[in-house]
Order: sequence, then C-alpha cells, then structure tokens
Amino acid sequence: MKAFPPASPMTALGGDPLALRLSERVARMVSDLRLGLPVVLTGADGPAMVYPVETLSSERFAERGDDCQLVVTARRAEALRHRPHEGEVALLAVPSGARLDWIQALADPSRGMPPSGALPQATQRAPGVLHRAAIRLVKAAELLPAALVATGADVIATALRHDLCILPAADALTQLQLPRDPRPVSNARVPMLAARNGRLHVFRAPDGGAEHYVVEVGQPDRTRPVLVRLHSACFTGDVLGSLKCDCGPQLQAALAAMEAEGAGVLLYLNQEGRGIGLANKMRAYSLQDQGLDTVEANHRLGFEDDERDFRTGAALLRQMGIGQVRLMTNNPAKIARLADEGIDVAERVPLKIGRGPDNTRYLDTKARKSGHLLA
Ligand SMILES: Nc1nc2c(ncn2[C@@H]2O[C@H](COP(=O)(O)OP(=O)(O)OP(=O)(O)O)[C@@H](O)[C@H]2O)c(=O)[nH]1
Ligand SMILES: [Zn+2]
Repeated sequence: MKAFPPASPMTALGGDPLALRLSERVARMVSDLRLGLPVVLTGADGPAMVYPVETLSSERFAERGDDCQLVVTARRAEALRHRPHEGEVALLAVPSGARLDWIQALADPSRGMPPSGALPQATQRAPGVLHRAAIRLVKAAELLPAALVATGADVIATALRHDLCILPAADALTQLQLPRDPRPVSNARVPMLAARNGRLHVFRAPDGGAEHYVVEVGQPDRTRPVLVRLHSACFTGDVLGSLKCDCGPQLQAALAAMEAEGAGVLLYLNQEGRGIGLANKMRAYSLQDQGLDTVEANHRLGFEDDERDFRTGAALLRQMGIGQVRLMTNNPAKIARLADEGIDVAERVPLKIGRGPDNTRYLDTKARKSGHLLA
C-alpha cells in the first residue's frame, strides 16, 4: 500500500510550518463533505471511502464499489424500525443494486418512510471508530447524519489520484470532540434599540468554523457575577420574528435587562437549531407540521435533542475575563455545562417572555422533556 500523509496532532509542530495540522485536515474534510466529495478514513479494518448521503451525486455514487454500508445514527436506525442500538451509530446493508434515491430516503424523513419491505437489513459487522467518525464529520458539516462507507483494495490509490482527504479515523474523531476555542478578531461600538451602550466582539474558531459573537453592554464589573445570557442562533426567531419559538423576545429582553442594570454580556453562539443547522431545523419544522414535537422531530432526523457544545460559551466567557455569572436562562443544562467548565454560576435569572399560541406546545415540550424550568 502506498504511504498516505501522516496526520498526528504533532504534524505541524515538528518543523514545517506549512504542514497541515490535524484540525485543518478535519476542517477540509468537513468542507469536502458539504461539497458532496468523498473523504477517506483509515481504521483497524483498513481504509474506507466515506460519502455524504445528502450531497452525494448519482455519478459519484455509481463509483462506490460493491462493499458498501450505510452508517446512520442509532436514533435514525430506530426510526427505521431497527431494534434499539446500544452505541452511537448503526450499520445498515446496501445491496449492490441499490439506488441513491432509496438511500437518501433512508436518511431523510421528509421523503416519507420507505415501505417496510424496502427497509435495509442490519449488517453483521459491528460499527467502530471509523463509523462514529463518519457520522461526526457529516454532523459537523450540518448535513443529514448519514454516510456511505465503502471499502476496497484501491481506496488509498483512488484517494491519492483524486486528491481526496485522508485521515486516520481515530485522529479525526479525537479532533472532532475537542473544544474549539474561538479567538477574538475585532470589536466595535454598536448602539442598539434595547441597549444603547453596546459593543460587538467577533470571535473566530481557529479551524475556520463558525464565528461567534459577544455583545457587551456597558462595562461589566468582572470582580462580581456578571449578568450573562448564552443565546443560540435562531434565524427564524431572532431575525424573522417567528412565533414558533421564544428566541426573538428572549434576545431583546436579555439586552433590555442588561441596559436596565447598566451592564451585561450576551453570547450569540452560532449553533442554529440546537446545533443541527438551519437546513436540518427546517426539516425538523416540517416534521413538527406533521404532528411530531420538537424532540421527536430531532430524533426522527437522527439527531439528539440538543447537539450544542456549550464549551464554546465557557471559552468565550474566559476570553472576556468573566468567571462568575448571573445566568439568564430557563435551561438547567446550560448551568450544568458552564459549571462543568469551571464557570461559577452564582444565580439563575429566569427569562420568561414570548409565550403565545404558536409556541405553547414547543415550550411545554421543552419543560416536559428537556427539563426547562417554567418559573
Ligand atoms: N432543532 C430545533 N431547534 C430549535 C427548534 N426551535 C428552536 N430551536 C433552536 O433552539 C435554540 C434555542 O436556544 P436558546 O435560546 O439558547 O434556548 P434554550 O436552550 O431553550 O434555553 P433558554 O432560552 O436559555 O432557557 C436555538 O438554536 C434555536 O434555533 C426546533 O424546533 N428544533
Ligand atoms: Zn428560536
């Protein structure tokens, strides 16, 4: 077998500054998958070509080779009426004559459930690190959480011939699980309707991933707990004024409370749709229009209820020099995650606003299933 590029985390530290770091290689993989390109992961059973189900073209699908399996999350496998899976992912058989349409329908509930006779069988093989890494990669690309994994003798040769990204699956998985500490880029004064004395700080992930924003109101006293809101991006609620959730009113009320107290910090975390991305959130909304609640819809798509990583929020607070907070939230998980990261949550400040006829079911589901506090 031809040698393929080494990719240990030390790659770039040894000497050559142009050598790609592991984080950069993983970031490239994520962009390639969004483009519909395959990437190669190597594991205990050899190398495998990993194809993103959502963005795959039929021409590329036709080149996949015979030994091919569909990797989905355990949640999606259960939605496809497979027995409960213990691990994070499940492996389903792809018959050699399978059509791309059929595979995409298995990944995408908006295409309707295939008839029971057309559901795939589980494979005899147990999923491993390579399959977990494949799912984490497509999730990081904010695609439907499904990938085709194809093995064969010439995977590495093909990858080298076509300049495809190659990485050991274990390294990719480790990298994807690391916190991504954003770095400050720029900041400037932004007077807002709700808070005149505002300053917007832009932070960027070192791997080129999503930017996150910190809105600082006034000049918070860092020696005492700072009034803080961790707000996750909600294009529909924050920008469009959607009535399906309470995000827009919460955002404005948090800024107004900071203005009233004279100081505070709002983190605007770009983890749209509780971390699944806007396209998947709209898929979840379609499922909600068919009667599923917000948690069931995420599960039907193959996601967990909440895919956010609040380590980013803690890192932003540290960057802003804030160690103690009075957190504006109804979500106890946010308090727990910040505390895990060493942030002292001195007080929870409830943020009850924006309930209406269009979001009653959503807010009640969050209270019943996700532990949100009603008072
Ligand atoms: N997947 C999914 N995400 C949703 C849905 N409705 C709203 N969201 C997202 O949920 C997130 C709401 O985040 P936050 O405002 O931080 O709220 P929270 O976790 O409920 O907690 P608090 O508001 O602090 O009590 C945003 O990222 C929204 O885009 C939905 O039905 N499905
Ligand atoms: Zn919202």
